[in-house]
Amino acid sequence: MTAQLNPCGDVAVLVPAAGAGVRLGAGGPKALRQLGGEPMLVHTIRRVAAAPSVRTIVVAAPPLDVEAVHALLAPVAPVLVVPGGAERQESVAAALAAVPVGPEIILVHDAARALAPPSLVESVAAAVRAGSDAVIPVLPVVDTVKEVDGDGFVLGTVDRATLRAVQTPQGFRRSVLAAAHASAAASLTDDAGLVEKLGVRVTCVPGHEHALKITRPFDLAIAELLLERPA
Ligand SMILES: Nc1ccn([C@@H]2O[C@H](COP(=O)(O)OP(=O)(O)OP(=O)(O)O)[C@@H](O)[C@H]2O)c(=O)n1
Ligand SMILES: C[C@](O)(CO)[C@H](O)COP(=O)(O)O
Repeated sequence: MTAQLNPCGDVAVLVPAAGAGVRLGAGGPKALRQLGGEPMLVHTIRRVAAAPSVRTIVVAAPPLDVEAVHALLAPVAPVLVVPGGAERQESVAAALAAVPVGPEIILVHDAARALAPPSLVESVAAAVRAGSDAVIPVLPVVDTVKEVDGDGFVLGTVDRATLRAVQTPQGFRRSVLAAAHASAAASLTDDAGLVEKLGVRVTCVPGHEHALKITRPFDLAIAELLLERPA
């Protein structure tokens, strides 16, 4: 069965959503936790599906919740749902394996970045379409950053001018992401890291403050406030 949005779209979006949400505290898998009266994943998929370039969405769900996630998202958008793995990287690999023939641009987008706007999906996809093999949205680091030792003593001050905080969606030419996952040795925290290991150049585009990752209770509180603000 196909699960297509825009049949003219050239983008598939993989949504790893199988994380436990340990840092958010007790309450079940993070992607299914409530945000503004709806599960976080509903907000994520609604925004991804509103991006005109998106043809296919594949969600990697907590293995025990695959059927429930499919039922939850059916009224939101046509999606494929696969069981995720024990690590984020395994979840992305499982979703990648389920992408049908067609889309040549693949984005990977955390369910936990539930308020990333459709315009960010489009800008990352556009940069891949324009010729980049790999694209990440980034924000400048606004705090002074120190390197410290294991005892909590400062070793030095890092030059933050060359540092960036990395968000999702991250975008890739399909063959590049497939090669990166096929040759992945260790588990990394993002897909661009796997691509870097292949020696592929990764392009940065401006990120968006609403694409914050909901990791701790404070992040969830910020996201609730953002939802209450008029567009
Ligand atoms: N085995 C895993 C682990 C994480 N993720 C997903 O990867 C994204 C980024 O992960 P993070 O925010 O760190 O989520 P958790 O792993 O759930 O967080 P924690 O480490 O606090 O448990 C999330 O959308 C999460 O659902 C996943 O699909 N499969
Ligand atoms: C992919 C990611 O969102 C980029 O910032 C992040 O690396 C994944 O989250 P984690 O909490 O570092 O596992």
